[in-house]
Amino acid sequence: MELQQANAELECQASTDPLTGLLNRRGFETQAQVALALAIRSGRPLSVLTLDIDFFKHINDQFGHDAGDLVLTSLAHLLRKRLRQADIVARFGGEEFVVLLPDTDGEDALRTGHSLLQTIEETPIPQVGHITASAGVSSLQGGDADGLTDMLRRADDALYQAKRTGRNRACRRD
Ligand SMILES: Nc1nc2c(ncn2[C@@H]2O[C@H](COP(=O)(O)OP(=O)(O)OP(=O)(O)O)[C@@H](O)[C@H]2O)c(=O)[nH]1
Repeated sequence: MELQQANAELECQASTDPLTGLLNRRGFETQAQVALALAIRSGRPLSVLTLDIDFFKHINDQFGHDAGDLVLTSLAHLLRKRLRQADIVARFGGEEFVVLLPDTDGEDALRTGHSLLQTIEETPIPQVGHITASAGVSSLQGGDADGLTDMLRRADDALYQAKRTGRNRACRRD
C-alpha cells in the first residue's frame, strides 16, 4: 500500500510544474491524448490555446527573478480560475502556458483567448503592476490521431504571428 502511494506521488510529481502547480508538458500530453481520443470518437470540437507573457525578460530584469516567479504563479491562478474545470491547463516551461479546450471550436477558442488577455491586462500583479500576454489558437482538423502535434504547431505559429504583429493580441491558425 505504501509503495502504491509512493508511486502515485512520484507519478504526480513527474507530471506537475513545481512552481505553478499546473501540469507540465508530460502531464499535459498524457491528459490531452485522452481528450483527443474522446473528441475523435464523439466528433466534438477540440481546440488549443498557447499563451506567452509579453516582454517577460524585461519583467525579470526590472523587478527581479522572484517577482518574475510571482507573475508566473499569478497567471497560473488566473487561468485556473477563469477556465472551465474540463480545460487542461499546463505550463510548458519559461513563460509559455498551454490550454486544451474540449468541446470548443476555433471561433469560441479565439473568443476565450481575447477574454483571457483582457483579464490579464486588467489584473495588476503585486510588485510588478500590469502585464500583457499574447495568444495563439488552433483547432482539431478531421479525426487525425496525430492531431495534437499538428494543432500545437499551428497554435505556436499563431502565437508567433500575435507577437510579430504587436503583442497583447490573440491570433488563430486553422
Ligand atoms: N522568473 C522566472 N523567469 C523565467 C523562468 N523561466 C524562464 N524565465 C525567463 O523568461 C525570459 C523569457 O524571455 P524571452 O524568451 O526573450 O521572451 P520575452 O522577454 O517575454 O519576449 P516576448 O515573448 O517576445 O514578448 C528569460 O529571461 C528567462 O530567463 C522562471 O521559471 N522564472
